[in-house]
Amino acid sequence: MLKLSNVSIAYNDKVVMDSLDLTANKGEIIGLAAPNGTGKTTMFNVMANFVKPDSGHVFFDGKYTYRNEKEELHIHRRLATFPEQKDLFEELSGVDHMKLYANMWKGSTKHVPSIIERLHMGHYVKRKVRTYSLGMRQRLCFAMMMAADTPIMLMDEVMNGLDVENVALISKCLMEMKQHKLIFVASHLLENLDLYADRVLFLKDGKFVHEQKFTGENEIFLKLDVTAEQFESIKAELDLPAGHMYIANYLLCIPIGGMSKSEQTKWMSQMLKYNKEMTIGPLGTVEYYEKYYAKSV
Ligand SMILES: Nc1ncnc2c1ncn2[C@@H]1O[C@H](COP(=O)(O)OP(=O)(O)OP(=O)(O)O)[C@@H](O)[C@H]1O
Repeated sequence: MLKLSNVSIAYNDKVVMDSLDLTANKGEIIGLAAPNGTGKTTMFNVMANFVKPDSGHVFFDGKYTYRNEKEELHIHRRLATFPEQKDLFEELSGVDHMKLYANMWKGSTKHVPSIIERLHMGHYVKRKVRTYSLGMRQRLCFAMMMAADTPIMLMDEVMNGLDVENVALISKCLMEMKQHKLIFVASHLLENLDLYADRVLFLKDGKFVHEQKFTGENEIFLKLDVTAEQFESIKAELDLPAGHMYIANYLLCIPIGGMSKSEQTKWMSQMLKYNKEMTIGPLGTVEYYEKYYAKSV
């Protein structure tokens, strides 16, 4: 449905996308995780042709790219980007905004009332935007995307400024919507990404340094907190298995998925003297994030 092929872009000497390839399909929510200033917005801007890459192409449905105005129009009929709060019209109401997006992409506003109900916006949506709080504005931005109802959605900072209840509501809506769509979500709410994303891409120095899938095929680790000194003595004392990690100067992860039960038990009992609280499971988005970015924090 969407393909990045060898896409590169740099600003001065800062490489933001470095020969990136990616294939993304209908029915997927793809999370994008990276610290501020890494290139998430730039990647969306390239996908939407708001910014031209230095090299490479973005393909849609295997054939369309941004070769001319006709192709751009064709793609933009199927792709919407998350509006920024600063682009809302203060003197228009929430419904006006939703109708604008509905008309622009879907050619009908019939579905708008059901979105207002789904997002619990009935009590404010007819008021002018200038009277809205930050969270109300953000929910409106999401409602506009639902009104556009495009097959491809690029959602930058979708959860910004939302309280816990609204983060849960929008997460649920994303899961309900994804069946016939391809949705990209750039977010700093990492645990929240685990909830609804089918995979999370970690962008660093212009490359995807890791792709985390939530399909149950992930490596299983024995995980425990140890200090740097403890880690040094563990390394000196034991032959840690290949693929072990020491993340962000606190978390030791020992891959135990391929081991026999007795070997697993051996590692657990050996670790007991360092920390009795250990967990077994795959690494979550937060842990991978710390693995790749902890040093730059
Ligand atoms: N038009 C531009 N001119 C020069 N540099 C730019 C331009 N746009 C982006 N950059 C630089 O490219 C890098 C990536 O920026 P981008 O906004 O894509 O990051 P981001 O991951 O979306 O960050 P955030 O989480 O803060 O939104 C930054 O170093 C930024 O300063």
